[in-house]
Amino acid sequence: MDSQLKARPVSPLEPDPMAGLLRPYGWGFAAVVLLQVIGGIAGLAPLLAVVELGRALLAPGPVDHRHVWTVVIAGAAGLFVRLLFTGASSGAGHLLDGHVQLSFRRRLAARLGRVPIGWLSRRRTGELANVVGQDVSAVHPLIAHFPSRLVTAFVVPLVSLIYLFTVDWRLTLITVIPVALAVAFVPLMMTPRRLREQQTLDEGMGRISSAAVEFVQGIAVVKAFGGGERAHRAFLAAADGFAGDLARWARGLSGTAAAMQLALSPPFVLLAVLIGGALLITNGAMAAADLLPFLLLGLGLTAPVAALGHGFDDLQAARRALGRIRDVLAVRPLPEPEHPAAAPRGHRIELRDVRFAYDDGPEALRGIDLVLEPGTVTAIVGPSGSGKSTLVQLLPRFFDPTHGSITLGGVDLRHLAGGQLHRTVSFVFQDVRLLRASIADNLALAVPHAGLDDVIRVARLVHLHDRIIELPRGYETVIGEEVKLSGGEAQRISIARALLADAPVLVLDEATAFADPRTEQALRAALARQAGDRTTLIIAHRLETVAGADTVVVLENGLITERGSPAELLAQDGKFAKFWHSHQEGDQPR
Ligand SMILES: Nc1ncnc2c1ncn2[C@@H]1O[C@H](COP(=O)(O)OP(=O)(O)OP(=O)(O)O)[C@@H](O)[C@H]1O
Repeated sequence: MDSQLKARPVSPLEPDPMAGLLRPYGWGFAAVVLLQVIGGIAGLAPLLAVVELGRALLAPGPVDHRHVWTVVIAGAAGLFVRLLFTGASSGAGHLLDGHVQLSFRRRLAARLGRVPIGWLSRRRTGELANVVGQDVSAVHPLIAHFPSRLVTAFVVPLVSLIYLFTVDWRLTLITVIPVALAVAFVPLMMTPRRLREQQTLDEGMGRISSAAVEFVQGIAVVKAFGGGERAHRAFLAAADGFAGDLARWARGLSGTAAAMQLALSPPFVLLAVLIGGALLITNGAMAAADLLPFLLLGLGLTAPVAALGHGFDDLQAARRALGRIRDVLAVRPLPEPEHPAAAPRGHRIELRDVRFAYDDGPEALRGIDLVLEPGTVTAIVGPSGSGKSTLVQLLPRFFDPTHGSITLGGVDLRHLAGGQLHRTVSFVFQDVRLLRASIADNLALAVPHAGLDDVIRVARLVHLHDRIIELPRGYETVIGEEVKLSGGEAQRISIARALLADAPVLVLDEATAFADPRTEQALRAALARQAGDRTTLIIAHRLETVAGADTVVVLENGLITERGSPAELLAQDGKFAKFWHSHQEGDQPR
């Protein structure tokens, strides 16, 4: 299983996926932050009003009523502005969030619609569903809540600090001592060693998830073969490893974290303010009433450092999610021709020096030259891993060759419009996917306008008609909801689908298609019907199929080592002859 989409920590050294993906929404985000900043600063007005009231009322001499009321009204107005702007910011943030999520999902859907089918079929459905669902949702805290956190954490303390400076710069310096202490601890939490521990922890969590998924997925097999303990082992090892990593991480951080918490705690801040204030007041360097703003606003100054911790988790989660979204968006789509070539002339297929490698792996096909003539059946035989499935999957363009070309009726597959290719090539491969739709719709997937007569005709060919009409809603029965089909039945549906498509090129894997005798019978009947003009490529596992083929190709280690009619190859007494004799002795398919 490809691990590209597995949960993986975003290394601090990687380019930040957040910047790239969110750049187009920068202005919107800036507007949300600006509204929040105005609201946050206005929100200080009530506090400052209380301070000002305290000073006005405590000052010696008569109370200036006008001044007092002005202060009260200013405080109330500030509160109103704060409500208005933070409300607007929150509303705009949520709108922007909805817009970003919708656009991410649209981009993902568009990209998933264009990635190679082979890339999709190698992935668990859940894996991609998580990217489109949960990972996109993970931007919500970032867009909808981060601005308010940012303002509470940085803008409000900054404005408070400026105000306090105007009141008494000496006590201001004393008030920021706890914050300075806490900030001094931050680098200790971000040393390369701590970051490595954090990364190990993330990786450990990834290992636990994978081990748990593997364990749950394989549970039936494990139970049947009594290997429960062995299967647990990977999960237990991952969990034990994680517990060790967690302890190391916690040990490394606990001292610093505790010291930081102490420095930021309200009693410590108040203590600093009170000691500093008492010294200044008793020395006659500051009026007693001036202590009030420090007591009220001083506690808020610690918010930025505390917020560093709080917002960090959400931020990290969003970064990881955006990293996975970026990975999907970065999958190279199969190029669609801008100006599709003219329709192919006939359906002769020609492979010229075709090479193919999965990702960065070794070449699975190492130079295949092969011509498939219309009206002929070509059978591929070869040991496991020789590249048979890879070869046949190139015809419906699950992937493009990494080198060389495949032409259909003289036109390179890459120059054909997708629809044209799929009308021409139909296939029956291992991974039978049925839709949660009616049986008729499933059968007519490639030919949506097919009449019921045609649907019934192919269902009869694969011996499914009787089974279908026994169902309460017959051909309208929804697969997966009203009826659960057996594996063999599902395969017969996929064969019937290919038959109904009646494409001039048929590519199939016999091992899968012949899962049960009825399916085998159905397929043989179908193959027999193709005596006409159809081009057929089949991964053959049975002597009967091989004997009936016009051409047999022996594939070994990504290369064609023998080719010819069955009789010619038998006469050569090479690999094919060995395959033939071993099957004759066993008389059983693999
Ligand atoms: N999705 C994949 N990702 C990476 N490598 C792959 C993938 N599928 C196949 N391979 C590799 O490509 C080579 C050819 O595999 P392929 O499945 O085409 O052989 P095969 O002849 O069809 O085997 P079998 O008869 O067992 O199905 C093998 O080395 C295999 O490990």
